[in-house]
Amino acid sequence: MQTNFDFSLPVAIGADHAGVECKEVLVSFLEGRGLRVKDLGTHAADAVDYPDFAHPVAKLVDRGQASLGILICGSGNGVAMAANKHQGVRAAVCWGEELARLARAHNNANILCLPGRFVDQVQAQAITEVFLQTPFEGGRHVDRVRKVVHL
Ligand SMILES: O=C(CO)[C@H](O)[C@H](O)[C@H](O)COP(=O)(O)O
Repeated sequence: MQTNFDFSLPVAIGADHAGVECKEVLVSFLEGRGLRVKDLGTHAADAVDYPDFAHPVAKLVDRGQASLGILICGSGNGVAMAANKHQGVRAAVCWGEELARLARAHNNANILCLPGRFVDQVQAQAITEVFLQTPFEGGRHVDRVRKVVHL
């Protein structure tokens, strides 16, 4: 089981109108770290439907065409629900650094879902940094993650 992200692939990112400002900040943050980013929108503050952005990001992660995904909506819940419909996706809502660490270390999460209306831009970057840097711990978590994936 892969424990680290393959950063030769792009990071896929998407948001609805409640997350678009945060997304723009994170795109710059990721590019500043030398990562390739595939920005799937939205690109404006006009109201849109979060599944229209969550599914394309999830598809890229599921098909192994992105190293990981980042999705932002108002609460983080809508994008996570949509993304988790995809077989190979483990999307986790994280509103703090420790939650991001646990989502990676214990759950091998491959999509970070941020609540854009409940974290500021500094927090969003800090949470993203932890998510990027934390490897899956393996060990006792391997079978648990397998049981999540295989019904
Ligand atoms: O938070 C969400 C549900 O999990 C959505 O992503 C939206 O951001 C939210 O529902 C948008 O609310 P609005 O009142 O239509 O701006």
